[in-house]
Parts: sequence; C-alpha cells; structure tokens
Amino acid sequence: MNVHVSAQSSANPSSGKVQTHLGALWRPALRQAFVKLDPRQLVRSPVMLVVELTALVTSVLCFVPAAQPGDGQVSTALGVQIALWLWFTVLFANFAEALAEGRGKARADSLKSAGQGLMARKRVGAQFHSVAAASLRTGDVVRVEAGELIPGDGEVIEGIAAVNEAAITGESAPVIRESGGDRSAVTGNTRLVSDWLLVRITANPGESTLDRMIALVEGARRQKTPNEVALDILLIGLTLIFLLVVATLQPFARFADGNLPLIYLAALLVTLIPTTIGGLLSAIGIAGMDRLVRLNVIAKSGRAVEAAGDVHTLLLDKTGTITFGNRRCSALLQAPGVAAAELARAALLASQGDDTPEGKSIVEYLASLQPLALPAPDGMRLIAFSAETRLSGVDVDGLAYRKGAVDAVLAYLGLGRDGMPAALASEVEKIAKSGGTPLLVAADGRLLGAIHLKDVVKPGIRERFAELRAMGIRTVMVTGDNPLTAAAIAAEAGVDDVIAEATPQKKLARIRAEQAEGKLVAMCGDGANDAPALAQADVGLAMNDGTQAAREAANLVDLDSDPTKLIDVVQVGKELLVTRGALTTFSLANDVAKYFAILPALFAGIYPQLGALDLMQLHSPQSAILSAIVFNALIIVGLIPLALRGVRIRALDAGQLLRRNLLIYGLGGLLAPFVGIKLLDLLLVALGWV
Ligand SMILES: Nc1ncnc2c1ncn2[C@@H]1O[C@H](COP(=O)(O)OP(=O)(O)OP(=O)(O)O)[C@@H](O)[C@H]1O
Ligand SMILES: [K+]
Ligand SMILES: [Mg+2]
Repeated sequence: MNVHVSAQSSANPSSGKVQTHLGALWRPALRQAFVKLDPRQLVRSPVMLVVELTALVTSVLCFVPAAQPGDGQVSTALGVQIALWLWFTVLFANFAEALAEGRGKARADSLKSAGQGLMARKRVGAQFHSVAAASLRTGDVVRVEAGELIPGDGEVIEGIAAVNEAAITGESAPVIRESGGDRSAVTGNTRLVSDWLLVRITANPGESTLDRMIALVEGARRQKTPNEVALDILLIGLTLIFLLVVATLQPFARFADGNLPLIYLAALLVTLIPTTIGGLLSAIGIAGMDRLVRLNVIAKSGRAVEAAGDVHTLLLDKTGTITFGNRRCSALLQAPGVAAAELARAALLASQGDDTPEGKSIVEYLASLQPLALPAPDGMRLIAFSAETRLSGVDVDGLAYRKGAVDAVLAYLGLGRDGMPAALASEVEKIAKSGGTPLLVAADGRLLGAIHLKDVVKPGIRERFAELRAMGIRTVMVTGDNPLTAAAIAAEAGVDDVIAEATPQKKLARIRAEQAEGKLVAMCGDGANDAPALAQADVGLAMNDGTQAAREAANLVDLDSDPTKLIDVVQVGKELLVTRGALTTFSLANDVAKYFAILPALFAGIYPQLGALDLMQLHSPQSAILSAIVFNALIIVGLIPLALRGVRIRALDAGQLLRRNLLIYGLGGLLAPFVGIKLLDLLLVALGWV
C-alpha cells in the first residue's frame, strides 16, 4: 500500500489542563449575560423570560406616562430604578449561567484548537489520500503513524501502538492500543508515540467525545433532564398562579377607591415568582456537568448523572475493571497421560484464530519455549473467541482444537462438572483459588490439559468498595470466569456479591431483575460483551480504553478508565440533586416571605386596617417595592457561588440530609427576605433614593 502523505498539523500537544480561575472568567461571562438577553435563548428558562417581558413593559411605562392608567403616582426616577433592577435580575441569572459555562468551554476550546487544521490519511481503495480530519465520517479507515494525532474517535482494526492521551485525560503515561480484545478504542486528538495503527472512524463530525463534552456545558445546547423539565413545569405553574394573584389585587384596591400603579404590580409579580431557582437552575445543571468533565468523565446525558445520585446496585465486570485485565498465560498443565508437547501444540493451534490479549499471550508464551510444527494456515478454519460460547479454537486436518472456560469446554466435550481427571481438577482448582483464570484445552474430543492465565487485582479497589458500601451501594461482580476464580477475586476486592460464568444475557437479566424491584442500577464495563448490560443499566460507565461497542452503549465514559470513578460520579449526582433541591426550597420560601413583607406596605394607605400586619414597618410603599425588587435581584448573585460549587454533602443518610436542608434552606429562605428587605429599606431611605 502506498502512503504518500506525511503532512500533519503542527499543533502542539495540549496538556489538557487549562488554567481557568474564576477571575479570568467573569469578563466574558459579563458579555455573555447581555448576549443571553435574546428571548430565543431565554425561552429555555421560562421564569426569566417572564421577568424580561416585565422589565420591557416597565421600561415602556416609565417613559410613556400616558400608558399608565390611573393617576400615575410613580415618579420617573422610581420607575427607572425599578425597570433597571428588573433588567439586572435577568442579567444576573444570565451571568450565573455564563459563569457556569466558562470553565468547561475554556477547556474544550483549547482541545478543539489543538485539532484545528488536522489532516488524516484516509484509505481509498488500496491507497491512502490526505484529507481534512474534519471531513472524516463513520466507517472511514485511516492510518496513523508515530508522532501524529489520531484524527477522530475510532476503533483500531490493525496494528499495536503506544498512545499519549494527555490531551484528553491529562495523564501523560502512554497507553497501549491494539486491534481485537478490550483495548481497541481510540480517541480523537490523542497522539501516537510509537508504531502505527489502522483506525476505523466511529464518529461523524460533531458527534465526537470532544463535541459531547462541549454540549454538556453549553446552556443553549444542553438537553434538560426529566427532573429539570418537571421542575420547570412546577415553576411555570407557580408563575401563572402569582400572575393571577397580582392581577386580582387591583380590583381589591379599586373597591376601596385606591389604585395600585401598574409598575408596582409588575415589580410585585417579579418578586413573587420563583426567580431565584428559575435564574439559577441552568447554572446548577451546567456546574454539575462541569464537575464531571473535570473528573474526566464524559456524560451523554444529564439524566445518567442524576440517576447516579440515587443508584442502589453497582455491577462490575471482573477482568479489566476490578483486575488490570492483562490476563497473560503463565503455565501449561497436562492432564494425566498427555505429553507436554501435545498440549503445547493443541494450545497453540487453538489460539490461531484468537486475537484477544489472552490468545496472543498464549502464542507468545509458547514461542518462548521450543518451536512447534504447525499445519499450513490455509487449511485451517479459525474460530474466534466469543463471550456466548466462551470458547475459541480451530478446525484443521479433520480435527477440532478448542480452548475455553472450564465449564464451557467440559460441556463442549459432553462431560459433567466432575468429568476432569482428579490430578487435572486439583491443578485447575489451585489456579482458580489463586485468582487466576484456568482455560481447558481439548483436541479431537479429548481433554488435554489446562492453561493458567494470571491477572492482578487493581490496588486500592478494596477501600473504594468500602466507600461505596458506606454510601449504601451494593457492589456485585459479574464475570464470565468460573465460580472459584470469581470467589477468589471477589474476596480480594471485597465485593458484596458475585455472579460467575455469566454470559451477556445473564448480565442483562440480573440488571433487569434489580430494575424490576424499582432499584437504579449502575454498570461498569469495558468489553463488547458488556455492551447490552451497559445500555440497559440506568448508569452505564464504560472505560475509555475499552471497546468501541462498550463506549457507544454506555451513557458515561471514564477517560481515565478507572471503574472506581463511579464513586465520584455518584457524589456529583447526589450533590447536583441536593443543590437543586436546596435552592428550590430556599427560593419558594423566599417568595412566600416576600408576599407578607410587601403587601401590607402596598395596601397600608388603602386599607389602614392592614397596618396591624405591617410587621416590618417599611418607610413607604415606594421603598417597600424598590427594596423587594433589589433584594430579589441581589439574592441571585449571592447564591451564584453555592449554585456553582454545589451543596457539600457529608456521609449523612437521606433523611438526615433532608431535615438539615429543610432547616437551613427552608427556614433560612423564610427569614432572609425580612432581614434583607428591612436593611435595604433603611439603606435606600438613607441614600435618598426613595
Ligand atoms: N481467548 C479466549 N479463548 C477461550 N476462552 C476464553 C478466552 N478469553 C476468555 N476465555 C474464557 O471465557 C470466559 C469469559 O471471558 P470474557 O472475557 O467474556 O469474560 P467477561 O464476561 O468479560 O467477565 P470478566 O471480564 O470479568 O472475566 C473467561 O473467564 C475465560 O474462562
Ligand atoms: K422572586
Ligand atoms: Mg470482560
């Protein structure tokens, strides 16, 4: 094949770590706050759209006194102040959203610029042509060589190479990517540091990991979660109710020959509708996603993150998730009466069509021993490993060579569980009890012996599972391996439950069973055989270095390929739910309090009997209205830090958490307006603004 392209963009390898202090972010956020005044953008937060419309109407009323029915008691100076604070209310909410977007965007932009102008070698027939990386589509095959950036997300179909994924993960130690097996997926904008790869592109323009990351933290493109939609509906409902409340005030005033200026009613409406949560809702959601992005987790939906906050059971694949997944052949053990060379030859033959890391490791192991004579490769029918059969092998010279999981090979040979010669059975048991994976080898219907595949449990995983338990999450290990190996690894890793000899169907069935009991289930996996389970789970976390099938089926991808990352995802999910709940409570309590703070002041002149209710003794109706509207706007700014940082949750159970939050945010929300509005009233009068 001809390779006649060498040009690649000279973009510097990005470290992926962008310095983004809030200080550097507020300037662009301020600008964005004005851009977001566009009603087409604001329509995503209906409460704020109502505020904007009210601000618009009030502005008109200020300058067109003729438009004010009644006696127009509102001075232009006061009208302008009210109109301004109404505009500020919208701007503050926009500013909160823009600030939340800022950090994620800065990082995504720097990643994007690294890939700008990138060229790729696309396979066209037997040749490779230079094309823009941005033009690559799903199914295109490209060749990437050492030193070059991989032009898009894809799957390795040929070759093995070391890849530096620092641009995406921030981790500079190179990782190995190879065709076949569970380490075949590559990510766009990461750099090959050795050899070459043939990659089949798996994402169309605009659908890459990077694009997804950006979409998560962009207010205008972000998809609302079902929880957010439900809350939106509640907020719209409350807005309509208060609209009605405010509209019916005028008849009451007229009845006593009074008249409430339209501007007052407009301002009153805004103070009463849930502007605090309406203004911060989007920022809370984006900030949550941003926390996730900073953990190097890509979510395809916010829904998965919220589900993580409520997850009950976590299913984990063993190999590659709990263990390093680098199962390597370490020994061959013959059955009684079988020659070492016979077993070796059968194991080698049975690995000819097996391009999994396990299969390759067997070939390598045997190559380091004495040379073996093999039949011509064109006479062989290769049988690749499948997770269904849990067998691999070859048919050659009329003989069938097979290797596979213990129960699978015994079943293939028509033998029972105790069909193994005692000596071999005890060897197999020894392998399994050590946490290794035994494979049986058969040829011509005869059991020849066993292969010992060794694997190592990832350090620190035990402590992480203990943390999960403390959060009330059950961990279940599901593995295609035999029960003894499974039990040995399970004991070492400290999981709560284990399912052995699992096929993809069995994994799926277990998830469905848990879901049928009304529980939310999370699943971590990396293999193609995990894909159905990842898709079925409420939270499917795929390892980025796993297979493309797993990455596609999952709704979360961990760029660091660390299954224990789920703990952090659960934490982020819980924080997101709690923060939204706390600020909703605060906002609603606030609005109720404002109602009682302002109404007596407004009606004092009209119904003097209401004076008894005037607890706050505000200076005048004018100062009451202005103080309320100023407080209403400033509270949004005051709560931006909490919305962005999230409510910290300690290891409290759900009940304690709820009580604590009701106390802080419910009671706090009720009291804050009384204190805040009174202080503002004193201040505004002292300043002579009213
Ligand atoms: N290349 C192979 N050839 C034959 N048998 C294999 C091969 N690789 C694995 N096996 C056997 O098939 C079983 C299932 O393997 P698979 O990779 O599907 O496991 P899994 O379901 O992903 O679970 P886990 O990854 O936790 O072991 C393994 O436990 C092993 O006994
Ligand atoms: K309000
Ligand atoms: Mg697996």
